Amino acid sequence: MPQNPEVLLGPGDDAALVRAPDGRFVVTTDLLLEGRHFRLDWSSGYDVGRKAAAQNLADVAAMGAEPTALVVALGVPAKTETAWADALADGFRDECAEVGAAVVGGDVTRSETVVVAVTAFGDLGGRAPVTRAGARPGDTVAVTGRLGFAAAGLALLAEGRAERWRAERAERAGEPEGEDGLAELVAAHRRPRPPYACGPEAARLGATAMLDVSDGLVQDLGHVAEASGAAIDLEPASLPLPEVLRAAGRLLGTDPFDWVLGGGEDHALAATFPPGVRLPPHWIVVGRVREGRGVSVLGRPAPHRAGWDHFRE
Ligand SMILES: Nc1ncnc2c1ncn2[C@@H]1O[C@H](COP(=O)(O)OP(=O)(O)O)[C@@H](O)[C@H]1O
Ligand SMILES: Cc1ncc(C[n+]2csc(CCOP(=O)(O)OP(=O)(O)O)c2C)c(N)n1
Ligand SMILES: [Mg+2]
Ligand SMILES: [Mg+2]
Ligand SMILES: [Mg+2]
Repeated sequence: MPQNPEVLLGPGDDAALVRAPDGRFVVTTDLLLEGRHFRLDWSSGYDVGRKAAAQNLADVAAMGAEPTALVVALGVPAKTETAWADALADGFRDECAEVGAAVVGGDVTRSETVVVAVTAFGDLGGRAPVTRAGARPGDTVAVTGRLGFAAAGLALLAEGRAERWRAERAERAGEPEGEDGLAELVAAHRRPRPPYACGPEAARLGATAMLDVSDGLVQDLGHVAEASGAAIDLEPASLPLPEVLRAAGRLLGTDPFDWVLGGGEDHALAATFPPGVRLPPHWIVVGRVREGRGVSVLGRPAPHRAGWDHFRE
């Protein structure tokens, strides 16, 4: 993939030069810490690179913008192998290639643990940004992308189940049905696959509000409700519950809807659209905006937790 045409210079000089075609640019930053966002025994350097890029690129897409460039600041312990850092850079490169963006600079320092700080830039192509504040009573709430996969994968890793399967599978000739599916959940934790193109698509369809689901659907829709001064009724029955999530739920004794409604890190996109907008089939209508405040989960109990809280867990 050739470098993004808006990158006029970089990396390699004191700073990069990135064009902002319409005179404005979108900018966002997210910090990822070893132990909090990833574990070195659960994710490779390549995985961490892909995840760190994805988390930031998804925020650009969630504004309705096309990502153009990233800068990456890295802290690593002295013992870190060069191969690990090279793999991290490869992960960044490959995730950026998904959207035609490029890493245009960064910084490296020694640190006690691995720290990855990313800043991403994007271009709205002349469109208005799709904020969290534009949802209006009567709007439709829709989501696209996976929900609950990364949270289920994390739960499998935390329970030590993923490791056990790998060992068991290595001992067996044939792979029992379903194991590959569960590996898909662990992969989802390691490498989220945000539906990047759906961000600008939603903007073109007239989305009134949008965000990426990083912390949990109920919690993140709560941000839309609050910013918009409206209430959201969520009807989870309309959400698909893939068999692989059911299987992981049975295995761990967890209600898989808890992952779908309260699990983050898949970076699905959730958006609101004016009534009457015809949505492509990959946008699943999951609720409606009404007057009031907060998010109500209709037809089933609210999830065990609405989303991730950095100061609680
Ligand atoms: N320390 C901070 N200083 C200034 N703004 C912040 C800080 N932390 C978060 N924000 C802003 O708050 C908003 C929500 O951030 P966050 O909850 O991290 O969501 P996300 O990264 O998924 O978009 C963003 O606009 C972000 O820039
Ligand atoms: C080792 C480990 N433990 C727990 C988690 C779960 N987790 C960590 S941060 C987070 C929420 C998303 O990260 P955040 O920094 O809040 O991103 P943002 O919302 O700013 O995009 C979740 C679900 C994880 N990814 N890895
Ligand atoms: Mg953030
Ligand atoms: Mg976000
Ligand atoms: Mg968060």
